[in-house]
Amino acid sequence: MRKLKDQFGRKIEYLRLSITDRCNLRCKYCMPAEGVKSIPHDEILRYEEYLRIIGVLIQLGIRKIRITGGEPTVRKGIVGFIRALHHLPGIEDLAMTTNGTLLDKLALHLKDAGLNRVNISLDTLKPEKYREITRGGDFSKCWAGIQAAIQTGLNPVKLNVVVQRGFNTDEILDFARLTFEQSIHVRFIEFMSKEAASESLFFSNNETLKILKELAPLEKISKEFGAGPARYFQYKGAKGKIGLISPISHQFCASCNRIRLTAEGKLLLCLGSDRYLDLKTPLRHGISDEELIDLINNALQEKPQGHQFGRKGIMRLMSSIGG
Ligand SMILES: Nc1nc2c(ncn2[C@@H]2O[C@H](COP(=O)(O)OP(=O)(O)OP(=O)(O)O)[C@@H](O)[C@H]2O)c(=O)[nH]1
Ligand SMILES: C[S@@+](CC[C@H](N)C(=O)[O-])C[C@H]1O[C@@H](n2cnc3c(N)ncnc32)[C@H](O)[C@@H]1O
Ligand code: SF4
Ligand code: SF4
Repeated sequence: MRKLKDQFGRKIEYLRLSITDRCNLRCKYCMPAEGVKSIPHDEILRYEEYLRIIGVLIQLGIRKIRITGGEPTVRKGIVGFIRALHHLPGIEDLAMTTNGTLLDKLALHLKDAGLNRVNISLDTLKPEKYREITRGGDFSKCWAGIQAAIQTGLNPVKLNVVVQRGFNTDEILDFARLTFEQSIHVRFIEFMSKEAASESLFFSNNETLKILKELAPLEKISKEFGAGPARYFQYKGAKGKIGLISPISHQFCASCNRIRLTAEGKLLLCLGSDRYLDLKTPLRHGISDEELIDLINNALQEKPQGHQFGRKGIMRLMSSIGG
C-alpha cells in the first residue's frame, strides 16, 4: 500500500474535512459581518463524493478525520454522513470542530452514529461578549451544547478559545478554572490575523502561560499526549487539561500531518498556502481510484514546508476551510 509522505518526509494521516461554507454565526475574526457569498449547491460535494475520496485517502494512510465547516452541524444529513464514515474500515479517530450551538439536540445522535469527540469554539464566558464576538450568537445555546457533549460521552470535549488582547485576556483564568470543575480540555489558540490592522489583538501563548501560572502550579504533560499541535498542561488535582496552540509563536509545521478537503472538493495542502488540487472535476468526469491516487500523491509533493503568514496575513477566510 502506498502511504502519503511529502517531500520533507512528513507522514500525512489526518484529514480536515470542511463539509459546508455556511455558518449560523459570524465570528469577527473568521467571517465578514455580511457573511460570505454561498457556494452554489451544485458546486458543493455530495456526501457520496466525499466518501469516494476518503476511501482513496484511507488507502493512502489517512487514519484520523475531523469534520469542520463553516459550521458542520448546519449541513443536512450530517448524522447519516457520520454513520457512513464510522463504517469505513481504517478510521481510528472521528472528530468534529463546531461552535456547539446545535449540539444540545444533536450530540446524542452524533455519538450514536459513531462520532468520537468534539472540539467546541468558545471565546468568552460572558453572554454579552459572546453576542459581540459572534455577532449575535446566544451563549446559552453554546453552553447547553457543551454540557450535552459531556453528558453524551463525546470524550474528550475540548474548548477552543482564540485569545485576543483586550477582548478576553481577562477571562483566561476563568477558563482555566473550568478544568477543576469538569473533565474538559481548555485550549488557548493564538489569533491568526487576516489584516495588519488587527495585529494589536495578538496575544502570544507565552503571555497566556504566564497568566495561567498565577492560578496554581502547572505541570507539563508528555509531548505524545494529544498527538496534535497543542502542548498540554494540567493543574494538580484538576479533572481537565490546559492546551496551548501556538501557530505563530511555536510553529508546528515541521511535524505537520494534515491535509484539508474543502466543501467544493479542493484538496488544500497547507493552511498558509493558496495552492490546491481540484478533485471535484476529475471525480465528476469518472476518474479511476488508481488515477486519483496518482493525482493526490503528485500534488502532495507541493506541500510547503511551513506557513509564512507570520502575524500579518493568513491568506484564506478561515470559515471556508474550517481552521
Ligand atoms: N497554523 C495552523 N493552525 C491549525 C492547523 N490545524 C488546526 N489549526 C488551528 O488550531 C485550532 C484548533 O483546531 P481544531 O479544529 O480544534 O483541531 P486540532 O487541534 O487538530 O484537534 P485535536 O485533534 O483535538 O488536537 C484552530 O484554530 C485551527 O485553526 C494547521 O495545520 N496549521
Ligand atoms: C473556522 S472554525 C470552523 C468550525 C466551527 N464553526 C467552529 O467555530 O468551531 C474552526 C476553528 O478555527 C478557529 N479560528 C477561526 N478564525 C481564526 C483566527 N483568525 N485565528 C485563530 N483561530 C481561528 C475557530 O476559533 C475555530 O476553533
Ligand atoms: S469560527 Fe466557526 S462559528 Fe465562528 S464564524 Fe467561523 S465558522 Fe462560524
Ligand atoms: S501551516 Fe501548513 S505546514 Fe504548517 S501546520 Fe498548518 S498545514 Fe501544516
